[in-house]
Amino acid sequence: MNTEHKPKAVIVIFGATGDLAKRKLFPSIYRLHRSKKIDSDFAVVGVGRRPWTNEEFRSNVSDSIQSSIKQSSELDEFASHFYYHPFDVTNPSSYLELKGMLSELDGKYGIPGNRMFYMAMAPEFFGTIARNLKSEGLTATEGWSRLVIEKPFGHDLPSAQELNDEIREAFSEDQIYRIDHYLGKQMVQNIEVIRFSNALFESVWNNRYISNIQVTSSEVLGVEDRGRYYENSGALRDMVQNHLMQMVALLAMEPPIKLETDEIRSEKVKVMRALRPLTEKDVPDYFVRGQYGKGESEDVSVPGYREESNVDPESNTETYVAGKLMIDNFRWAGVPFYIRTGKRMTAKSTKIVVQFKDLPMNLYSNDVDSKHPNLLVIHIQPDEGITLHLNAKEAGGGSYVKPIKLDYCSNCVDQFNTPEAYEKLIYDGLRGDATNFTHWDEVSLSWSYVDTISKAWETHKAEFPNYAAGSMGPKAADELLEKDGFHWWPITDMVD
Ligand SMILES: NC(=O)C1=CN([C@@H]2O[C@H](COP(=O)(O)OP(=O)(O)OC[C@H]3O[C@@H](n4cnc5c(N)ncnc54)[C@H](OP(=O)(O)O)[C@@H]3O)[C@@H](O)[C@H]2O)C=CC1
Ligand SMILES: O=C1O[C@H](COP(=O)(O)O)[C@@H](O)[C@H](O)[C@H]1O
Repeated sequence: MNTEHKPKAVIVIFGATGDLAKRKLFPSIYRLHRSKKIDSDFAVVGVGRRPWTNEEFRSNVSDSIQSSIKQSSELDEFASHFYYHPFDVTNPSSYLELKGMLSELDGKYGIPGNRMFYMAMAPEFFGTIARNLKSEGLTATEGWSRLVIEKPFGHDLPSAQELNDEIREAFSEDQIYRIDHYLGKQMVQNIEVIRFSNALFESVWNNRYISNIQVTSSEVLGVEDRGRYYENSGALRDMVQNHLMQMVALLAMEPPIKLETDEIRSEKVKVMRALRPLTEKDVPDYFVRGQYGKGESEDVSVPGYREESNVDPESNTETYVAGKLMIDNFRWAGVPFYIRTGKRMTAKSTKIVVQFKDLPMNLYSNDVDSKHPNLLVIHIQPDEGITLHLNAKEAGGGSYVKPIKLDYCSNCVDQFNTPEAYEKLIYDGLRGDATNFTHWDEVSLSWSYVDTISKAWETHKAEFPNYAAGSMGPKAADELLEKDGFHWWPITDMVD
């Protein structure tokens, strides 16, 4: 992989007056600037329809990062690299003006025509923008041009395919960086390192030693002000098709022959191809959906999903999904990968629990505490680290066994230097490292898997609401594991 050390580019943000730009993109660019990971000569051009001036745009940028800067001169210097260009992206004639502006900025900062076009807008605009960038010559420079695309990448396989065809008319696959922000998370990136740099784990990472793997991504927040988007998405499209399936792929893939983008992607694709296909009839045996009703969240009474704004009072949209994925290959035959995600659950937590099989014979079977299986827990967020659950002899006489934990907390050691997911991904995009972005093959396979589930759910109305806000989801999700002889490991206070 030939990546730049200290990239130098103009970043064009389409949707620069929006929420994502302010909450995630500006602070990430600031952190890259402060840590000198990008060249000090850089420029950011913001596009939106609002008739802002450069000064108004810069003041919005400053607001987004103010809390992390002590000196106003530093803030002013950083914000001075930001320029605003108001136009409606559906208007082709405005792209020529943008082109002129980018050339000027290349000259002013000595940038060799490198451009990152970041689509922080609704997906219906992605194809139009890509086409206009190409037809108006904004990508024809001496340097590189890359297109960063936010989720959702389509609504199902046909719409994702259509979108992909549109952007592929203007950009080649290796110029397209599809964001899945979970791939930018420190501990998601650590999955590969934990697996492939520890003989202890890789030698037992298969169906002979692992009984099941559980991936949980729970949220305390409800749908907030995103009802309009979420009604057409639901937890399956919003979280499972992308973040959860990506984590499963990283957990299940074979070691790549090299740590190179194409090699890693190709191993992830093989996992997705090995997923046991479901028919609509199979769906109830493998997947459970839920929708929150009113309840108590962190000691406050909160409304049910159907009472949220921009949500149909009869909504059939799921805010919770639990599922069992089977990977029918030599390594994983017979090992269920359980996943669950939901809004308005008990805690904000993303965790992976790898449960190892019991020993063939238990010498300590008279001991009530001795039945604890070995677990490897990968804490993705909010805590970052790993815990290994083992059994050891209790101090004192006798041979009593007690469960013990070996803990490594990554963000306790380096709390302030852990890069935020978007910071990491923007940096990778600027360096030309596409490893932590999703290839079209992964996107299409995950849509094809998920589409069967959504079709089954669209044709049968669910009995919603079926879990109270502030709980861990519907009872049926527990039964999904119980029928296989397992249970969900709690996401807080696992074993003391
Ligand atoms: N917000 C978040 O946390 C996350 C967002 N995303 C994705 O990021 C994208 C953006 O989300 P978000 O920032 O929340 O959305 P917002 O609604 O906050 O922002 C939309 C942006 O698009 C601009 N815009 C809309 N129509 C036009 C147009 N015709 N021409 C030019 N500009 C236009 C708006 O500018 P103006 O109003 O000035 O016209 C605004 O800057 C979406 O794809 C979303 O799914 C993904 C993950 C998380
Ligand atoms: O992509 C999304 O992710 C967030 C959860 O992200 P996290 O980093 O806070 O775990 C989720 O709230 C949102 O609905 C979804 O679109």
